[in-house]
Amino acid sequence: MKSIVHADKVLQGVTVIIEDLKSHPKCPHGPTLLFSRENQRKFYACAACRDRKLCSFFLWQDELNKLSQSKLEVWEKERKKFLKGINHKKRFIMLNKIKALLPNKRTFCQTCSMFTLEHENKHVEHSLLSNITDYQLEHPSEIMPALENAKKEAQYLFSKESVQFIVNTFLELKYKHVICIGTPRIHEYIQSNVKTLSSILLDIDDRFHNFFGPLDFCWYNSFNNHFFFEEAKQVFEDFLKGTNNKDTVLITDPPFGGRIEPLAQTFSAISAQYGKNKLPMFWIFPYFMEPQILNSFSDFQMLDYKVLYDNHSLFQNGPKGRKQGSPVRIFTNISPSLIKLPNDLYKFCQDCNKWVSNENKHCKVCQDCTSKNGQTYAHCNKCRRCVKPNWQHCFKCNRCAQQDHKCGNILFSGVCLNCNKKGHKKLQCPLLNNTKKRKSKFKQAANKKLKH
Ligand SMILES: C[S@@+](CC[C@H](N)C(=O)[O-])C[C@H]1O[C@@H](n2cnc3c(N)ncnc32)[C@H](O)[C@@H]1O
Ligand SMILES: [Zn+2]
Ligand SMILES: [Zn+2]
Ligand SMILES: [Zn+2]
Ligand SMILES: [Zn+2]
Ligand SMILES: [Zn+2]
Ligand SMILES: [Zn+2]
Repeated sequence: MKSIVHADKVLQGVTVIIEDLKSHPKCPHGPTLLFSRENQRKFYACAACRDRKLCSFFLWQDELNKLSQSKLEVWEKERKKFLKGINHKKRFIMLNKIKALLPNKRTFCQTCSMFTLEHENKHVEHSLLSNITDYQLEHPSEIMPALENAKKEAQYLFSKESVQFIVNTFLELKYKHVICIGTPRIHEYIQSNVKTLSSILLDIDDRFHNFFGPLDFCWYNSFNNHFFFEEAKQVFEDFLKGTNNKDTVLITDPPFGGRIEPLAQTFSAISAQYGKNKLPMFWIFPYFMEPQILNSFSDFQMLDYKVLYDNHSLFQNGPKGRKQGSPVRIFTNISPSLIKLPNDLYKFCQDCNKWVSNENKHCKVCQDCTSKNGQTYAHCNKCRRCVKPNWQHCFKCNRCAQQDHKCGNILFSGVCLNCNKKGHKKLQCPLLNNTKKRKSKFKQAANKKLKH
């Protein structure tokens, strides 16, 4: 069984510094990100690959100005090599040739990640996919093997049920344009089934060049808002212009091991590029990342809807998945009251004015449907909040905890959402001045008021 990567476990102690990336050196995946580890020199590393084996770029920040011309040239060559061999227009012409053939004459080489014509014999020893139906041509994510590397693409694909739920929600909300960032299944579904929606896919998986034309797919890195080709950048700009700053939604399902702050920087930049009107966003992520998401986007709220996947057993409901169902949720900046959830597994809570899971119980004290993880939480008067059902109040620790916990050992294990250091929460952060802390407390209170 695959494990769920808790991003803060992987990244503990390393902070990403959010700033303009223009001055940053570039690896083949675009501008690098600047990281700092406690008491150490800052360094630049790849924005897309969370493993040096996948992209070896590394540079101490204080060595940036000392770089030799030859080193710069080596990197430039690497970048060019990375883009070589991909010509989107040519791939599109090939796609159209393939479409014109009968399914039994269509072949896709998985080794080279491209379509082939019969007379090409350089692929004889390669892994070939043949007999490709029209449906499969329009749904490449169903025929290409998913790239499951948790340190890069982490390609986990929505179940049909979840795709339909999401797209139907967009239709009910009367959207007309959909920006799909790392959500190929949403894009495929819209392109082949929903004539009233236009969509564009931005994804780092270059295999999509074979299946979508230059106006429908941009090869893209969401962690640094980088378009691998200038033409694609222009295509996206035109797509945004074409929306007239109206009726558009952004949907993204980034790798769960990735950093939230640079993604948030990217989505804010796209939102600003979109125009004055707010850009509705749907960000798919596990429920336990809620604090981190809210730290970047304080106006986001988490929906109870459990997002289901085809190729991840933990992200499924029913016998194969966890008892509480998938831990993956939708975070959005539009009001949850507008989003109706399927009434077999969800119900409407009058007090909260939103749809919640059947097992979620409204707590009169907290004035909220308090479950996060899909279990029914119980209120603890001493902690003054609802807690997981299997927790008990421990008088030694002065808080609720699992029955078998070691007293005194339940330190706050996460990182501060302000400075990213371990051992304290944002509200206790020594780097946050008091006005800010007060403001953030005020915001929490205001948010609570707004909800009821
Ligand atoms: C968790 S999967 C989401 C797929 C989605 N559930 C679907 O079914 O459409 C992550 C997606 O983001 C893409 N991706 C991964 N890293 C990316 C990056 N740095 N920039 C843009 N896309 C990325 C992957 O190729 C993959 O399509
Ligand atoms: Zn890289
Ligand atoms: Zn081949
Ligand atoms: Zn409620
Ligand atoms: Zn409660
Ligand atoms: Zn308690
Ligand atoms: Zn205890």
